Amino acid sequence: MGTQSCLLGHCCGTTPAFTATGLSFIQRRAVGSGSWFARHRAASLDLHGEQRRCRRRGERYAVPLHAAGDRLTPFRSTRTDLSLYLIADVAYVSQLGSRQSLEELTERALASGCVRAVQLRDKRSSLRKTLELAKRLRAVCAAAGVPFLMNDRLDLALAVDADGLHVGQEDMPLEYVQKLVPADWIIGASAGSLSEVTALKQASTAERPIRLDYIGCGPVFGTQTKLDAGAPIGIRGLAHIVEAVAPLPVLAVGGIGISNARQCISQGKAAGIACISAILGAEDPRRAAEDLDAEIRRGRDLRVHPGF
Ligand SMILES: Cc1ncc(COP(=O)(O)OP(=O)(O)O)c(N)n1
Ligand SMILES: Cc1ncsc1CCOP(=O)(O)O
Repeated sequence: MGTQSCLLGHCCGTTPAFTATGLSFIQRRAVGSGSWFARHRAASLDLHGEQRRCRRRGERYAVPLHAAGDRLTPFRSTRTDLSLYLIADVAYVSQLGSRQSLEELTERALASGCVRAVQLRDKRSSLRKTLELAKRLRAVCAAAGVPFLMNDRLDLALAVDADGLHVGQEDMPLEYVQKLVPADWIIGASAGSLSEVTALKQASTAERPIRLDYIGCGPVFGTQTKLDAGAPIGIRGLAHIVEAVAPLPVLAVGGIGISNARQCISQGKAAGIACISAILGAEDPRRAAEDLDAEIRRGRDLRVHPGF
């Protein structure tokens, strides 16, 4: 049981009863009383309005990661579509030996209108080099109206006015990340096992709730792109994590391509897919993004009409 539910149970001398809305009766009382929880619950329903109000009051803006005991609550509503998420990996493109730069390949993928977010992943370059690349890639994303996120590097993300940050289990902990980032950033974290999900949940307490927009879950399949990714968890492993973090959206990552994207959505119940090689390694990144998007939509249809 999470810290927060222990506290609630203790305060009231009873175990919190979870309702269809995901709120315990204690929390529903709090909602009614205009408390901290009411503000933050409202925030997940009315993101921009609440942000403005919080800013006016000079307050930070956050939503509990597990507002109802051990559940993860999305920061913003699942209306934020991250269904096709491109990880723009510097090392992958340089090893491709492509005549086109990472920015050009990304621009071609974005021309599809199907890529919903781009993350810059640069594990090897100097800080200065990554900074310059981040500025260029951010401009490419801004021109396409697509959010630009940084992998790992909060300092660079802040420096280039990124739209968000993705952190892994070895990166800056989320409780520190959220002290430093603007309220409207998209924040994602990695989890490849149930114990990593537990670690995320335990970091969020009633006193210091953590906000999160999505979980990147993998490697679902074998990948040559991240050599330290660990053993593939498969569609069943993905589905277990989706269930454990619901209602937080999960992006399947690792070895995702045209042959398995549909299954990640229909059977794995992922909200989307994140990929490197399937887009950046394709002859035509625009076409690859369009084809992946079509598979994502077929996966959604299969959830609704299983015999389809
Ligand atoms: C969308 C998404 N999901 C997972 C990862 C992996 O992140 P991490 O565990 O921090 O590993 P590195 O990418 O830093 O090697 C990701 N980058 N994006
Ligand atoms: C970043 C990352 N995280 C887990 S696997 C992976 C690599 C994804 O690359 P690809 O889509 O080429 O398998």
